[in-house]
Amino acid sequence: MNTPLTAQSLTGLPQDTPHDTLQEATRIRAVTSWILEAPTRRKHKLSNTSISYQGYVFVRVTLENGVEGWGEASTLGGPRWAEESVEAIKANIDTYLAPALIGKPACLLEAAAGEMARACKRNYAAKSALDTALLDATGKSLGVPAHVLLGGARRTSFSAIWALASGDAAQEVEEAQGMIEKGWFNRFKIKLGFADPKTDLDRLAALQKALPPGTDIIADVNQGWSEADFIRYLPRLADLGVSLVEQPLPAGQMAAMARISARSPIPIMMDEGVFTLDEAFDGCARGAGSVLSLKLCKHGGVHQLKQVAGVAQAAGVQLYGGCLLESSVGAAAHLHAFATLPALEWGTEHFGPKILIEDLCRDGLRYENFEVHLPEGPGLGVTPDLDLIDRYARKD
Ligand SMILES: O=C(O)C[C@H]1C=CC(=O)O1
Ligand SMILES: [Mn+2]
Repeated sequence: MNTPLTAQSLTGLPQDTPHDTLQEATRIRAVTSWILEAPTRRKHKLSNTSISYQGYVFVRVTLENGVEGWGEASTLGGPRWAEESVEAIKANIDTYLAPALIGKPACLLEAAAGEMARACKRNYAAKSALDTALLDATGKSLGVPAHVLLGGARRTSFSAIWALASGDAAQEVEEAQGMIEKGWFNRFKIKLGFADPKTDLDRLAALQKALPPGTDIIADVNQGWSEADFIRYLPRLADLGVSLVEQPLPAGQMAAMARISARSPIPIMMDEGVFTLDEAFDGCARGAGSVLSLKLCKHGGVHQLKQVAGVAQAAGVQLYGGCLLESSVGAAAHLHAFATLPALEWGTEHFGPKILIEDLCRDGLRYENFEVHLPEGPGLGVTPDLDLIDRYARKD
């Protein structure tokens, strides 16, 4: 039984609302979704795909009190990084998830997540877009930042990591140096796994040589190697001073991930192998990595992300703030959740707003002193740019 809160007692709730409870005021009246294709500054190459524009599904929820909340689901190259394509995300939002939420109070975030779980298996990116939109709308209705609804921020800025993924060593060196000069990023993640390991490691060596001594370099293989590749090239990775190796083996190979973690002097990070709470428990209990990358599109929403983080923490596994090239809407949602965690030892990559030719918000995230800053203001604290949404929305 939910005890109704008195709307008039809550800061920021419109005083002229005809509804007398927060639950009435925040009932979901409508959900609208768009597929967006936003160009990136350069080609972004992974072991299993290469993109020159990033695919998003933006969602807007409109509440009975007139407040609008925004959320975003991101994909890389259609259903290649994970099984959800933008087309599937939009179809499942429009056909199954939105109807399960219409008429329900947005402020009951856990109950809404339950409704979505009943309406649809997996489809975590689609669910996280809606979950984020409800969080944004509830925060705006109450006049509080989203992190307050998640327990409150323990930090307001995050050490930021930039991803290098053109495959061209000279371009990557220049790009990394440019990021340092701008004061945006001084830690880097390089994508491996799309050329043969030796060629990839030569690129990494060129980068390591050109950057200031001690620069943090992380390698993300995106499932591109076998256990044998890893064993063979581990000494070279260690010689090059790589600080972390992300998901070198296929997602399902938890036992092999545990074997390589046990022999590696470099920490291994689980990414594509851990979407669900069960997978987090399995991977952490088996020692399939000593670091875990958190992403809303994998875990399906802010509360599930925090549960995954709790499992990792219980197992002594460190946390990394992952991304899937979200614009400032999705990136802000991540930062609000990350801000509330007891620890986020590895900082966050959330570089999406800076790799887009145009970020999709009017007042996007602030990058300064090699940190990305938690937005202030009610809800997510960022404002989607409607003109840009219209410009990049798929029209067919
Ligand atoms: O981490 C991934 O696997 C996906 C994505 C996020 C950043 C990036 O460069 O690729
Ligand atoms: Mn990854």
